Amino acid sequence: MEKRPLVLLVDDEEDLCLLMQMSLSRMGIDTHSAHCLSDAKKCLAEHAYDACLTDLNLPDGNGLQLLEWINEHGPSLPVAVLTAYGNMEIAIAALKAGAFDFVSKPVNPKHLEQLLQKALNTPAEPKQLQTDALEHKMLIGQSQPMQQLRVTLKKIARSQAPVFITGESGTGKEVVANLVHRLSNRNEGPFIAINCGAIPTELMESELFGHKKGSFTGATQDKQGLIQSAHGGSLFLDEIAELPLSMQVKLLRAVQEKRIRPVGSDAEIDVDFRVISASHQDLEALVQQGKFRQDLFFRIHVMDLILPPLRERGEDILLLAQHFIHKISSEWDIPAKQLTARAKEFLTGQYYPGNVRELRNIIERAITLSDDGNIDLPQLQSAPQRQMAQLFASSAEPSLHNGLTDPPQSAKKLPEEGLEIFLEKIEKEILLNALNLTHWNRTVAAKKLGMTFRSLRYRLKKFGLDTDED
Ligand SMILES: Nc1ncnc2c1ncn2[C@@H]1O[C@H](COP(=O)(O)OP(=O)(O)OP(=O)(O)O)[C@@H](O)[C@H]1O
Repeated sequence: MEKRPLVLLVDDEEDLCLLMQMSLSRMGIDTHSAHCLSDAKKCLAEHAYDACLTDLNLPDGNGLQLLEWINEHGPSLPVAVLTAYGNMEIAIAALKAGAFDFVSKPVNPKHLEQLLQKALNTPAEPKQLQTDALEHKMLIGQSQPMQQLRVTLKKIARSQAPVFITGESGTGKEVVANLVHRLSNRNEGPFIAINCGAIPTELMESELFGHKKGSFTGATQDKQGLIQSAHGGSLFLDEIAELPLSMQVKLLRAVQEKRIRPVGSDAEIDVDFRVISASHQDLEALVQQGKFRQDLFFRIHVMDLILPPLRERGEDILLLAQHFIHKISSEWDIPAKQLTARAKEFLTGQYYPGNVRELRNIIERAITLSDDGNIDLPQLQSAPQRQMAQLFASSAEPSLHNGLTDPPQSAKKLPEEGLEIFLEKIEKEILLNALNLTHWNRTVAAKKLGMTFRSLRYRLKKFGLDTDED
């Protein structure tokens, strides 16, 4: 017969322990109860538990002290804390201190059951080889910041705490969010990724929360929202700063109560999901400016992951370039090409405002352009870069070569189309880069380019890139 799991319940309210004991027993879980901190430590020293559920207020201490003690003596034991209803601050402090999850009092038996199922599913030691293989396959990079990120990732993946990922566009926030999910005990559930900036405001509530048939014009049938689709898994809210304030209130409620109400419905639906969110914006600054709710910020910002820009992960550039060469070649079913020494030098010297995504695009274009087995400088440089290089070469000092002086570079190396057109081409490419990087958000693009919105719009009009009449 399979051994029943054993859970330690720590609460000074004996009746509550008894109640929880009864509902857990129905789930096939055995329990021991301790009513103070010292009894709890004694139990933990004498028995091997599969999980621990502790109240925060204990007669001789508190649940956070117990959590600290467990972190020192048996760090692999999942510990969940019981918190007074609505006391989010303390629940968040517990998650930050390493609690697996929390459950609000009065305890909802359904939540307790979901929480313990997750806790008991968490292997004491993650299957090292399996997780390492997954991580190395999905997340390329050996630089110091990436190694640090891997350590934090593993710790984070084992808890249920909300994770907030910051980093410039294209640094790999979605890759990391997906990895947090895949390494967690929710990995058999769905991973639902939503780009909050891409959903039109008027459709947002129905997209996130779902709707009932007939709740508005066009709602011809019931629709399940994206939050409900994440039930049992993880919900990735990319560009969360783009959520309008009205939606932030609704999201806060969903995250806090784990319940949603579809548009036009009277009934609420229980949803069990872990929130992973990301933004390239400074959310704290947005809170100061009143553009992002502080309570939601605290709720989603329990665990932090910071993705540095690619230019600060120097040694990863070539690793990533090789990774993309192999990946793309195998997708296109062609032999992998080699980077020449000049190509490697070029790649490591770039600034990469679009980070890993930009590097991938450069490699993809280079593979397309290369006619032989190599990738060299001409295939990596963009058209303006090539023209610029030619221009600089033409204005260089005559060099000594084999003891002879090279003939001076002639005017044919100057841009054939004339300086104005040449510079306009470069300007247009930079504007397009900035717009692509910011998903065509002209305000952000103007900021990135260090110019006013008005000046950007003027230039876009000049190149026929702006059809906006306002
Ligand atoms: N460390 C990495 N290893 C392998 N591929 C990566 C890595 N980082 C990013 N990528 C790849 O780079 C591209 C961009 O990554 P991703 O979409 O995760 O970035 P992001 O930070 O979420 O971007 P955005 O803010 O624009 O949504 C994807 O093709 C992704 O697979």
